[in-house]
Amino acid sequence: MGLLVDGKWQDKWYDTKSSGGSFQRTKTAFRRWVTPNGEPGPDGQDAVPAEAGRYHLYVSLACPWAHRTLILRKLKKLEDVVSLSVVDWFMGSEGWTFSDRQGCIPDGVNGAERLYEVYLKADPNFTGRVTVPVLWDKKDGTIVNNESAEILRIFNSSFDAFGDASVDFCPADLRSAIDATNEEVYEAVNNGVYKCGFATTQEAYEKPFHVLFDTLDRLEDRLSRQRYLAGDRITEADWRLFTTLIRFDPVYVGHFKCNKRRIADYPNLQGYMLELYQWPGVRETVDFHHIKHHYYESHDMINPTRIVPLGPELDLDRPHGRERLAAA
Ligand SMILES: N[C@@H](CCC(=O)N[C@@H](CS)C(=O)NCC(=O)O)C(=O)O
Repeated sequence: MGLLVDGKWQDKWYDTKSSGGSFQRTKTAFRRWVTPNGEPGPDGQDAVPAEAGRYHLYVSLACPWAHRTLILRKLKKLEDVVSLSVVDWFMGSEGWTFSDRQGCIPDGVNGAERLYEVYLKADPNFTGRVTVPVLWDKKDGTIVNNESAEILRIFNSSFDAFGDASVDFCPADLRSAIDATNEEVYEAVNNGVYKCGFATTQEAYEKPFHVLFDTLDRLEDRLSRQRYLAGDRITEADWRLFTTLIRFDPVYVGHFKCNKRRIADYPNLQGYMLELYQWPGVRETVDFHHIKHHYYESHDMINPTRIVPLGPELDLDRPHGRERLAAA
């Protein structure tokens, strides 16, 4: 675990001293866009054109942020359009590295052994954390974007000439509902579990813990009345919540001390998570070996023995029962 400072790798854990024990996520550095013809992005961002074979996605199967992009790549049928590397699940003193262990795909584009080498190719003086996901441009030899929320939007709408244009996870009429849900879920849930887990004072742990479970309680209520977060259609907001829910009982309950309730204790969140897991193509993107081993073995300040718990038993293929709520 470390970061680059002026292009030099430093093996350092997150600094929580300067923030009273709280984990603060750093801002993402590469924010270019991909658009169908290279016209500027939705907020006027500098953009490059969509092309088959031009872009490469670096992910970790353990990481919930990277996982969302992998799901969109799969569901938008972009597997032959955007190539893929999967880092090793262990994140140690050199950060993310490549290997040929089960489920990993080495870097066939830049031939890197460590992910930070890819960041240095994009910017030899880079300062910041070396995170997944990364969308790489083979033609310009640089990183286009390393913000999962933006990569999702890019995959959803920019490659329709090559992928499946018939599915849209961010339709215009639901856009404001999706954005509002994302905002609530991001801070309280997606990032909330990390704020609990990486806190280094009791107070810094307790605050996000309460926000997390209050939000899950509200989402449980919403999902008792509607099939998906934005109504009767599945959207990007659902995939963004899913990658946290699927890690919750096996990892966040124990490792990050998010243990007021399990997802298994919420009937609607549980059924909803099962439906999403069983969605065609999705279970293939879920790798519990990478997920459990990454967290329990990489964060040795939280789990110094690196023992990986064997449970819980998960039966993710049982009927989800969500048909009782209407779907469009
Ligand atoms: N804002 C980024 C965050 C991604 C992120 O934090 N990824 C984690 C893995 S779960 C990572 O690579 N961490 C390495 C580090 O912080 O050094 C996104 O959503 O794309």
